[in-house]
Amino acid sequence: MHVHHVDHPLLAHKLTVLRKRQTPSMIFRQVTEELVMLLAYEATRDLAVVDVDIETPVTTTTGKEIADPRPLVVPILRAGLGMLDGMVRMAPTAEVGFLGMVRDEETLNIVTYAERLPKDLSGRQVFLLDPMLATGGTLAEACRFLYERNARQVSAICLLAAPEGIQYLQENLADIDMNLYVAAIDERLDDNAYIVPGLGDAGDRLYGVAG
Ligand SMILES: O=P(O)(O)OC[C@H]1O[C@H](OP(=O)(O)OP(=O)(O)O)[C@H](O)[C@@H]1O
Ligand SMILES: O=c1cc[nH]c(=O)[nH]1
Ligand SMILES: [Mg+2]
Repeated sequence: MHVHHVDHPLLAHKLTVLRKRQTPSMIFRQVTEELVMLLAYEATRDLAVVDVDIETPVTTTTGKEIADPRPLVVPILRAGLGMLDGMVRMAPTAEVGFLGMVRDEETLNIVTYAERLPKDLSGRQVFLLDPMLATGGTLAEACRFLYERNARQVSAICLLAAPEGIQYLQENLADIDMNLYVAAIDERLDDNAYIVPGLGDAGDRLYGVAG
């Protein structure tokens, strides 16, 4: 797995807004979208494009368009949904699929409760969206799903990662071509597998559930 820690003052500033306990859901959602747009710029650097002949008001020229098969964007519900609008604003021709996954807070086992993806992902570049990479269990499960359907490449875009989760993915997804784009790598996980210092429960904060 290739880890891309995207270090940029705008990302750092916006992440600090998310980390603050008092940031309300409305601002949390807005800033999450902004962060995703900045991360998407990095994560799409090797997006496949093709030459296209076009007419400008002045002459004809050759431009670039996102190639077929179109990239697939997959938010992992619930928290990943907060990243979808920012991503599709940057990659408007992308197709969108969905995975619903929740980790059991007691056992940390991953439960997949929804799946709406194309059956065959041959040749597709897939962008997985999930703000939090904690133990890595959720992302590992999601990646396996995509590679079983022959995805060509998977790039996960996360806001925060714990070192334990990165190590888990490196050990458990060693056989697959995968990228991780992340705005910050935090210190550690706490006893409940929450990221420290982190930002709390991303899903609860996006959707106004009192913590
Ligand atoms: O790396 P892991 O230890 O697997 O934890 C990370 C997962 O936990 C959060 O989702 P959660 O299970 O809380 O579901 P939610 O999005 O519905 O809140 C988060 O959005 C990730 O999907
Ligand atoms: O810190 C964490 C860990 C998992 N899921 C979250 O939303 N936050
Ligand atoms: Mg949650």
